[in-house]
Amino acid sequence: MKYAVLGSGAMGLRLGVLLQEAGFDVDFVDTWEKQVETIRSQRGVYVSRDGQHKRLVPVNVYYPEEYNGQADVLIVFTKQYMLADLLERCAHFFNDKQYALTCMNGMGHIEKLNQYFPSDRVIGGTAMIGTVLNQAGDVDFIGQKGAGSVNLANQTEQPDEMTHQIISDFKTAGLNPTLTDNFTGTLMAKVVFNSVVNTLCTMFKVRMGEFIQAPTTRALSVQLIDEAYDVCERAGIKLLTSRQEEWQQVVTVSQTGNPLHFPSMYQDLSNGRETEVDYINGYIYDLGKKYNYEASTHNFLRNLVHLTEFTDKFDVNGFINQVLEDDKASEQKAAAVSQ
Ligand SMILES: NC(=O)C1=CN([C@@H]2O[C@H](COP(=O)(O)OP(=O)(O)OC[C@H]3O[C@@H](n4cnc5c(N)ncnc54)[C@H](OP(=O)(O)O)[C@@H]3O)[C@@H](O)[C@H]2O)C=CC1
Ligand SMILES: CC(C)(CO)C(=O)C(=O)O
Repeated sequence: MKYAVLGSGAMGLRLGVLLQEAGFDVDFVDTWEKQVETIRSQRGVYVSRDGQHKRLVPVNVYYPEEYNGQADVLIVFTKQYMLADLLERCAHFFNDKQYALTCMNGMGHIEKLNQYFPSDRVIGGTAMIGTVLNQAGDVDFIGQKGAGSVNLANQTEQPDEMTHQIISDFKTAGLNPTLTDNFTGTLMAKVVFNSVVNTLCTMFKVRMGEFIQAPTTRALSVQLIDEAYDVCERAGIKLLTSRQEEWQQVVTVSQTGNPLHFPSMYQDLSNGRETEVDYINGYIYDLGKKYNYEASTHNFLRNLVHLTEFTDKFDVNGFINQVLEDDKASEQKAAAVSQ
């Protein structure tokens, strides 16, 4: 089976390199010029594990416009707000046999994929795998070899032969896949997880292992999980686990799965990029509104993250200088009037 990764950032490289090293044919496509040029000039991507044992892995990387490989499966991994542009630039090599598989965080991506791929060729899922792009061409796989897992579900909820082949390939690559027959519940379970872990770790700039140790983490998490579950119940979405199990997953994944990981939302913030909070906490809030339910904690958190996006970029010195200049101008004006 031939794979092409569309969006060869942190997670695209993680899945793609693991598949390639398991013997599968993988191409990488990306729109980020610095990434493509760096990988080409250094003849591969630098891969480390938990910051150790850095090695160069040769990969084939292309801009969308120059790619024409006819992959059987397209693995789509980009930020939610970058997806529409990426798909538009790749559309010329889509064919009517290809499957699109994605484990992106948040919600909103499936509708965009459906503009190019019918539901019987869309496999959605989630990845409990932490990965950090240190810089262009340099990726850090968080966790030991074999760490992490993915949940996959067909949009039709009816697995076919191709799906079983993909699951088998993912097993060979050590991605620990589980196939479910609950599409929306699978995706939303991760949205709930990220609405707690990504958002709170990002706000307070901590790693998952630090976050889970705080005495107040349980109370904060349970409140968010409860609100999200209230929304899903009203929307008729059956989640994969109970509320209690979801909290347990927050504990296990933070404590033992990815203690050293700064969630991807934090990585966005620290690189001065927009976060995906509108597709995570914002999605939960907006879905609740459709059923006359106010998930107000999620909305509050969404707005706090936007405030952090703003303040992190804020030019404090420029602001102080402007205030001082304004004060001086008013004093001069007042002095002129009184003369
Ligand atoms: N990382 C993780 O651990 C996980 C991520 N996910 C999800 O997977 C999807 C893809 O995320 P992910 O792989 O993390 O994102 P990427 O690493 O692909 O980052 C997305 C884009 O951000 C820009 N960028 C990335 N790193 C830098 C940098 N160091 N400096 C400047 N620009 C940079 C690039 O585009 P440009 O320059 O055009 O802005 C890049 O294409 C998301 O939905 C995410 O939530 C899911 C599970 C885990
Ligand atoms: C690795 C994990 C699961 C942490 O929440 C994630 O989804 C992310 O970093 O975005």
